[in-house]
Amino acid sequence: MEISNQKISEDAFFAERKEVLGQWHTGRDIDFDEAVAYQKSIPAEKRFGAKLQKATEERRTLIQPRAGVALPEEHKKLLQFLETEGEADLLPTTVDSYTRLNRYHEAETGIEKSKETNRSMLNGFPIVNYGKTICRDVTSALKSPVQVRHGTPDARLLTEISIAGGFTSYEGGGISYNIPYSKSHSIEKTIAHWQYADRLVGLYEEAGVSINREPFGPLTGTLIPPCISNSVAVLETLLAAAQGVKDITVGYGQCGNLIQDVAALHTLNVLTRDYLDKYGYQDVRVTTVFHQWMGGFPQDEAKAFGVISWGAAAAALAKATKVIVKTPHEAMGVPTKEANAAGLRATKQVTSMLRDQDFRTVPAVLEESEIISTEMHCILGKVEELGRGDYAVGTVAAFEAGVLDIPFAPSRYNAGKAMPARDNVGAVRLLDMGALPLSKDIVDFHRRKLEERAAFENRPVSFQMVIDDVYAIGKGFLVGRPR
Ligand SMILES: CCC[C@H]1O[C@@H](n2cnc3c(N)ncnc32)[C@H](O)[C@@H]1O
Repeated sequence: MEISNQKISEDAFFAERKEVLGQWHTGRDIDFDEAVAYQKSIPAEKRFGAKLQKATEERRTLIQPRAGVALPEEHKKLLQFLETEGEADLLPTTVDSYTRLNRYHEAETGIEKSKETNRSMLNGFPIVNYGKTICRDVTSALKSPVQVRHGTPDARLLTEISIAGGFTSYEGGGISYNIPYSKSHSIEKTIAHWQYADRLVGLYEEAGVSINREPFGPLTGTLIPPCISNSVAVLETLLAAAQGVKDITVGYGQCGNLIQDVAALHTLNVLTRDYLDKYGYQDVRVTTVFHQWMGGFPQDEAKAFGVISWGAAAAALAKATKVIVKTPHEAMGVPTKEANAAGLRATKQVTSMLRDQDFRTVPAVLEESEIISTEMHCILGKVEELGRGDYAVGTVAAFEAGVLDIPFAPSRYNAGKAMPARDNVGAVRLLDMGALPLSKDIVDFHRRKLEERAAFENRPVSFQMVIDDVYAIGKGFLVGRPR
C-alpha cells in the first residue's frame, strides 16, 4: 500500500469513514457535527489539553493513573475514587485487550460474563462495544479530564467512539502501538490507520474542538535507549501534526538512572519543539509525560512503593508535565482501586515535595542531553534521507533497514539487532548497535561506558550483561551484577 506524510483529503477520509463506522453497530450512531457540539459542551476545566497547559504555566507535574474495568457503573466508581481518594489530576480509561485487537465479539462475551459474575472479566473498559452514549455517561460523571489509553494497531473506530464519547485525550500511534504490541501488523498499515485517527482529530480541531494526542513513549518498556524511544515520539508527532493535530504530549519510560532519565525527557521536549518548528508547526502545543518504571516490579508492596516513588522523583526533577503512576499491585495484575489510589498519593507526595527543584541544568544532565540529542539527530536524519523528506515513507524504510530498531519488540517487521545493556551507573547503553546510524564518536562512547562496567565486574562486555539487567529489577537492583 502507498503511504505518504500528506494530509488525507476530506473526500478520501469520509469515504474511508463509511467503512470504519460500519465495523461495529455502535459506529452507526456517530455523527460528526453532533459529536463536535457535544465536545463543545465540555467545560474547559474538563479538557485534557487545557489542564496540561495550565500545569506548564504553574510548573506543576500532574499525576495520572491507568485504570479500566469491564462494567460502566464500576468503571465510573473506580475513576471517581481515583480522582477523590487518589487525588488524580488526570484520569484514564484503559481499554481491554480484546478491543485493542478489534475482537468486539469476545469483548461482548466479556461484558456478559462480567454482568453474570459481577466481576470485571475484562482487563479494561470496552469502549467500542458500549458506544458513545455509555461513554458520555462515564466521562460526564467525573470532575477531571479523561484520556483513552490502550494499545491498538487499528484504532480507527475506537478513536471515533472515544471522541464522540466525551474523552478529550487519546494515546497511541502507528509505530508505538504496533511494534511493541503486535507480531504481524505491517507498519504501512498501522501508520495509515493512525493517520486516519489523527486526521479525525484534525477535523475536530478545524471545527474548534482541541483533542490532546499522546504517542506511547515507553515502547516495550525494557531497557529502551532514550534515543530510540525519543526518535519514535518525534516521528509520531510529525505524522500527527501533518494530519492537523495541534496538542501533543510526548513521553518517555523511566530507565532508572536519574541523570539519563532527566536528560532523556528534557531532550525529548526540546527536540520535539525543534522538529515541529522546522516543519512550520509553530502552532502545535507540546507537553511531556514521564512513565514510572515499566519493567518488572517487586511483589512486596513496600518495595513497590519504593519503585513508584523513585519514578515520581525522576518525573518531578525532569519537570515533566505529567507522570503516569504505577501501583503496589503491579507485580500481581489489575490493581484494586485502593492500591491504585495509594500509588497516586505516594506520587503526589514526592512530586509536591520536589516541585521547586529542577535537575535539567545539572552539568551531568547537560552532558547526557548532548549525547541523546546527537543520537536522535543521527537517527531522524537517516529516516528523513530514506524517505526523501517524507517521514511516513522514511519510517517504513528505516524499520526495514534497522535504522529504527526497538529492543525486545515482538513485531516481525522489527530488526531486533540493536541490543541494550546498562553501564556501571545503570544508564542504558548499546551493547550492539545493529544498524542504528550512530556516529563513530557515539559508538565509541557506548563501548567505553560498557567497558567501565566490565572492568568493575571483572568480566568481558557480553550479552550476559543484558540478561542480568533484565532480571535485576525484580530482585531489587538496577544493574545486573554477576552472581
Ligand atoms: C503499557 C501499559 C502497561 C501497564 O498498564 C497497566 N495496566 C494495564 N491495564 C490496567 C488496568 N486495567 N488498571 C490499571 N493498570 C493497568 C499495567 O499494570 C502495566 O503497568
